[in-house]
Amino acid sequence: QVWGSAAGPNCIVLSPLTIPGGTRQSPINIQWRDSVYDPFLKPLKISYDPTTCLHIWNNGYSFLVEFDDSADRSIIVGGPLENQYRLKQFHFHWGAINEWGSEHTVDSKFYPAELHLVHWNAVVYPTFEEAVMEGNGLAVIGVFLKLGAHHEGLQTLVDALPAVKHKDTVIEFDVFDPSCLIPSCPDYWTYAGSLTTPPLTESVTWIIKKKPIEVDENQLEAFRMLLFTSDGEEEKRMVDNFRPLQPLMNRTVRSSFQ
Ligand SMILES: NS(=O)(=O)c1ccc(-n2ccn(-c3ccc(F)cc3F)c2=O)cc1
Ligand SMILES: [Zn+2]
Repeated sequence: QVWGSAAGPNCIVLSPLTIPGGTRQSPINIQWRDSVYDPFLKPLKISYDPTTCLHIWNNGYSFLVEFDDSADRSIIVGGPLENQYRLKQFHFHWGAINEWGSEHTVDSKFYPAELHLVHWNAVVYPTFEEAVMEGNGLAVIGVFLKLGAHHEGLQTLVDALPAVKHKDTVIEFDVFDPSCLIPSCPDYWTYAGSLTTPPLTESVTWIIKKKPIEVDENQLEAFRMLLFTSDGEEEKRMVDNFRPLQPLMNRTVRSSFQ
């Protein structure tokens, strides 16, 4: 466990990394029957420019695919959002085995991995750094990964992973359209939450897609070959990089579907 105490599939512990006084921490369990359909939720509109892709970076927690966010070229708008948000990076969380790995759960079920596409409110805030500190600063799309068919779009990313095996390695990755990783089904849940790693700031509007994408075993294994450690250090496989579930407290999860 990178953040907080280890949480296997059957024990839900409150991570000591819940920030003191935190009232909207992430991740959470999404209890399907407790989510409330909101007919005023709009469809989420996603328009990414594949040439804004910059590089892949192993930051010692996950591997990040980072984007040029100096203009409104890769953006999302609609859904629960009042402004449009710019794509900054996407990354994944996964387990050592297929029984767990996602950060959010649905009816207490873990998926083997979860994709996060991180966007920031460049309409209201001048920089990402400032948006990270504000309640409406960030919007993260969560997509569950389930074991199944080979995912063609993901494979281009998987093929590049050996080059970022060690912490603090970066490689150029200059054309990639992350919308190929987002299910076409428009259904999502949304709730007010936080970053799931430090600084854990309560600045995220979460948009969790109901439908998972399918990836095959080799693709999940490729994630598990990455290392938390730098070249020359004793090797520690990058697995179980998900935060334990956090209390829902006084929050409602809304659904865009009935
Ligand atoms: N897993 S997640 O909730 O999607 C998530 C968790 C943590 C982060 N994160 C951690 C540090 N930063 C960060 C990076 C650059 C910066 F200028 C300020 C930051 F907070 C960040 O965006 C970003 C996303
Ligand atoms: Zn994440």
